[in-house]
Amino acid sequence: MTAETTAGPVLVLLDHTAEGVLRTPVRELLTLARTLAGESGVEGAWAGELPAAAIDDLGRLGVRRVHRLVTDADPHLTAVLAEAVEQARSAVGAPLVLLVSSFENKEVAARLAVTTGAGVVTDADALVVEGGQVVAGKTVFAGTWTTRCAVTAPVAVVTVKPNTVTAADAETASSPEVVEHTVAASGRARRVALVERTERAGSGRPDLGSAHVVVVGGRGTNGDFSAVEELADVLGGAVGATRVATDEGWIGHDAQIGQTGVTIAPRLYVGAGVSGAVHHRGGMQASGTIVAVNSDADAPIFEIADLGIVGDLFTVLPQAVAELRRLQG
Ligand SMILES: Cc1cc2nc3c(=O)[nH]c(=O)nc-3n(C[C@H](O)[C@H](O)[C@H](O)COP(=O)(O)OP(=O)(O)OC[C@H]3O[C@@H](n4cnc5c(N)ncnc54)[C@H](O)[C@@H]3O)c2cc1C
Repeated sequence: MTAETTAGPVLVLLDHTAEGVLRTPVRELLTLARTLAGESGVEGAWAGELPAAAIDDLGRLGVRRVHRLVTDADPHLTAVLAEAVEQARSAVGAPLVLLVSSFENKEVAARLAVTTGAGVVTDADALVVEGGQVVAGKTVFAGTWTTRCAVTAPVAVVTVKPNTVTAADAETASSPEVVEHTVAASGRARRVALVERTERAGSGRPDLGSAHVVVVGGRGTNGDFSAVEELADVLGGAVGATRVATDEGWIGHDAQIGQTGVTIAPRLYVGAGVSGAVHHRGGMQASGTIVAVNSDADAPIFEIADLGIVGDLFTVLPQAVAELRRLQG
């Protein structure tokens, strides 16, 4: 049986780096969008300069048309971006807009929904079309419940968590048409002006929210994150932390995972010296495979771990690193 598809094209907000390289979670989103749109096709909304290499890339991912948003105010401001995306959406009559779940995009989604009367679902981890409605799966209450939300409005705006699907190129590549939209930001969108923007020096590691592998250090590290970082690097993963570790100042607050931090759903989560408190679990319980290293055999994290290792992290992690390096040759 073929899956039901949307009644019109699916519009995807194309997050990209300052250099114009498509971000990995958007590749996943475009893969998902293809299955939802079917013959109606996938269209993309791109703010800023659009390099030729990006158009080729979008063609491989099956995008039919790219809407380049040229705004007279900074599109890094969510109010400005929301107005620009709506201009592209109404031009193609897309009944579904997809965005990667990030703080900024959730704000864009909310603004879009308010101005257009669309139904909005944030942090979806599954998405289908059923009986003509967009139905999103969503994990709630600190990962203890899974819910399904049907959008009953004619237009749906959904932010999808990274790692929901595996990115894949389209069976047949397309040659995307590029359509330019000149967008004049409203007075309301201009109430905030961006006065300065400084890019933080990157760690060289993947982004925590979208990484396939995350290695997390807790109080058990006692402030020494070297073993955690080494394992993350050998696995090509990101480094995360519990609130205890960030409150202690051992690592920045942006690394905090949990109810009051970042929510992650990597394919592999490794927790080292992490007890597995409920506030932490709320941000990582949806991970694919959970590995825990803890010296206390009764630590609560072992209740949700797929693989639990009772031991000192400063012994176990270097052993894992040595073995992985041996296997990697
Ligand atoms: C409103 C509220 C919101 C919160 N939000 C968050 C949040 O977003 N994220 C979050 O993480 N926390 C949050 N917390 C805090 C949370 O409740 C826990 O206190 C915290 O997650 C515990 O962090 P931990 O596991 O690093 O420390 P602990 O609970 O102290 O656990 C440390 C673990 O390390 C083990 N250990 C010690 N030494 C070693 C070693 N050498 N090798 C291996 N294991 C070792 C111990 O056996 C222990 O299990 C919140 C709390 C509140 C009240």
